[in-house]
Amino acid sequence: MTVPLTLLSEHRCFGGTTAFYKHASEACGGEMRFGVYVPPQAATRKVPVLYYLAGLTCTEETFLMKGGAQRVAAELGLMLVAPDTSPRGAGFPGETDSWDFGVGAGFYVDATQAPWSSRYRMFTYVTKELPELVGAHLPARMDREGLFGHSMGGHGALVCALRQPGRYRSVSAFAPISAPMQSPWGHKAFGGYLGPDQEKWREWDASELMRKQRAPLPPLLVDQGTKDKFLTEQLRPELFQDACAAAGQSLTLRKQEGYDHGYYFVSTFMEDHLRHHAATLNA
Ligand SMILES: N[C@@H](CCC(=O)N[C@@H](CSC=O)C(=O)NCC(=O)O)C(=O)O
Repeated sequence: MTVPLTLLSEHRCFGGTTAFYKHASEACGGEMRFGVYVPPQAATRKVPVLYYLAGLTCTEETFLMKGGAQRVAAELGLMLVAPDTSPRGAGFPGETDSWDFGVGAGFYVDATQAPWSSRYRMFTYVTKELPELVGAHLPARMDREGLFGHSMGGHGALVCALRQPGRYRSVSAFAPISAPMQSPWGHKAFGGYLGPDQEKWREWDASELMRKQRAPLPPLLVDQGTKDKFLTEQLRPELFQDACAAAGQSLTLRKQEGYDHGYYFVSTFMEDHLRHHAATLNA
């Protein structure tokens, strides 16, 4: 049975529509929300779909309000799908105590530790349940999926692609957390969601997965600001760059001089990323 979507708001935008929906989620055991941009081309044909995974503290609205993506997505005929960053309202102890764990910080993993394992299953949500809903309700070409994201979501995009070789035709990231096993954010999230056994963490760490990958991903584009306050302690792109070199993975890592971590940086390079995705999604 197809799960119904409830339309929360709808806005005309660059000849297409930006809209927000909520729905019952089996993966996350409650209500989830997502945003979508449907470009004008979708009035007459199905269009490729590009998922964007946002970072810590973000919601389904952040990217569509601050990313500056819709004008170019309208030109390129790309549907943009932006899920929320975690379940909300589960009521677990500590769920809202900090901004880098729990609500707004699902890390796109399937938690294995109680109580998180009953609701915090963001990997299954963004790779299975949400695409099924998109395919059922929206004019999306489900044989042409791309994936990108920012920070926690940049890492989520890399991990989702690495865990499903061949699934996504295009992948990119803005300032991703590149090796969470080597970062305080990663230790906090993985310890809480996956438990103390660090061997289990390797299955959710982009640099660890890259070192073990058997089939290359599509050429990767990563942008990183040089004035990003999280760069040296949390993001560590050089570790992912080393892993790509060891695996023979094509990676374009661009150091953007003077840019910080926020959406002024993300929106500046959004057009480059959309064109990177369109080159394969529209081929
Ligand atoms: N509250 C924090 C800052 C949180 C933050 O910078 N979040 C980033 C993602 S960080 C990694 O995933 C973000 O995208 N924020 C949304 C925005 O609109 O900028 C602090 O106090 O430092």
